[in-house]
Amino acid sequence: MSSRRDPPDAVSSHALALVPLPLSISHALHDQQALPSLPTAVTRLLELARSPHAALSEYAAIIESDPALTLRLVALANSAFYAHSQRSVTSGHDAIVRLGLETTLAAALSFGLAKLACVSGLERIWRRAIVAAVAARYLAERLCPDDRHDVFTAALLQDIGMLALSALYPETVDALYSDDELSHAELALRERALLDTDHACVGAWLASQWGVPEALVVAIAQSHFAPLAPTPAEFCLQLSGLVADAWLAPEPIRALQGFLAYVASHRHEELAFDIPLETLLADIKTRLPPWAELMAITALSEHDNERLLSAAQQLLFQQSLSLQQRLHEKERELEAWQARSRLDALTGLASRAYLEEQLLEQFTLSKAEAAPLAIMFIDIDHFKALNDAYGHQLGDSVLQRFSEVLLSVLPEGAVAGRYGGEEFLVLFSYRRACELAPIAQTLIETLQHTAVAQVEEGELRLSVSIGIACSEDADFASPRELIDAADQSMYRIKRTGRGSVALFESPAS
Ligand SMILES: Nc1nc2c(ncn2[C@@H]2O[C@H](COP(=O)(O)OP(=O)(O)OP(=O)(O)O)[C@@H](O)[C@H]2O)c(=O)[nH]1
Repeated sequence: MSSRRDPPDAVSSHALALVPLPLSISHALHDQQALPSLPTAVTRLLELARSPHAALSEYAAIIESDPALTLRLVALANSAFYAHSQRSVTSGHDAIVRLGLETTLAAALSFGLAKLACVSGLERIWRRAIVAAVAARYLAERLCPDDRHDVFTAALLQDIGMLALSALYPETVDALYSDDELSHAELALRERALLDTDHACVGAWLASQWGVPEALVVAIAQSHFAPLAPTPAEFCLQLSGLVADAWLAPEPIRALQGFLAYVASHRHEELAFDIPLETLLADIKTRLPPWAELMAITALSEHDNERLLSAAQQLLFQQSLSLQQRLHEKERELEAWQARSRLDALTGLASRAYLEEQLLEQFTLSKAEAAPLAIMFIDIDHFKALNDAYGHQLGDSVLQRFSEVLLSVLPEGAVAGRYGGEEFLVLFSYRRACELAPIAQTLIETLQHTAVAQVEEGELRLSVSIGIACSEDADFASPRELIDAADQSMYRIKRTGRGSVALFESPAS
């Protein structure tokens, strides 16, 4: 949004091109004498604002020509929010100096519109506009400080179309407008169904007739669509509407959920928003009274504020509970998944992935501590033949039985796992190859005496070929090289008849 100001004709034509209204409605708007019109002083201020060289004294003169407006602006300038314990101001001129020109204009415009809303019996619309404007400015101060005045005014004006539609079609829209349950997005949808346009488009039309700057006309037109990639100013405007919906709804939770969902769905750098909801609502609450007073609307009661804050607390509590619950579920899922992925599904030994992870850890440790790390590579002999003769299912149960036997002969601390189909790997930290040889021998002998399955021909026994390698055997650069060394030793046994053990022999030795 920019504060660029075009001459009135250009404003109307450009803005209206953006906001096509059904012909019947634009004719009615043109013809209708009873349409809302601004107090003279406010119209003159808007005209003056389009002149680049207007002096402060000219603004002051217009404001002071309207005693009610002067009183309101002086009251706003002396309110706790703007006074900051400075001396009281007593004139329209001093009020402009303290409030700044943009705020003065926004306040004057709001005041004019507030009078219109009260006359047409739509005070509720106006209360929403005030909350939205204060919220929009609060958000813009944090996300796009340069746009804060325009965002404030756009939020304030976003619902002026409701005044016009209510003047034109009271039977059609007044029932809608008094429905506290409807959010403004829902309201805009209902209006579209009934009138083929919505109050945002009509509001933009009206604003352009009043000579409101073009950027604001466009912002009003877009105030109830949620652009896919909003600018920070559009983002603030959208959020301000949701805050206002929450403030006025009998059940604020739904609107607050909408607010949080909108924030979450636009969480990226430019729109990074880390003000806790409770803080935001409490801050907005302290800013509201001077504006409510300026607009001469019934102050938003303590009761409303309390209800809103307690809804926010309840919502955040529910959210953090369900978040925690989801986190716990995820943690449990993760733990279960990790446990599953560490185990080989068939044998219950370590999986290959876990073996590799452990080997890397132990290999690194053995290097750091210059301590030995020995591994044993075991391959069941003629397993293909066993599968072919007795079937895969029996092969599976043999692998399970073999794993039990393997575990029964291993010392404590050894990590045993299935490396591939009928290949197994065992890791022994702080042990040398010579210490593993007797363990391997025990395994071979135990298998010679253990039936791993019962088949037609009698008991089935297994023979295995085992290769052993130790980190001290050579200057192994990686765990992979250590495994290859053990694998090579095992293959020496395969080539020379199977059913035995071989220690790695370094080519250098
Ligand atoms: N039942 C079963 N068989 C498997 C599994 N994984 C791999 N195999 C089989 O194991 C066999 C391995 O065969 P080879 O690599 O030729 O080895 P081998 O028959 O033991 O011969 P050598 O190693 O030379 O003694 C193949 O037939 C694979 O299908 C498994 O999980 N279950």
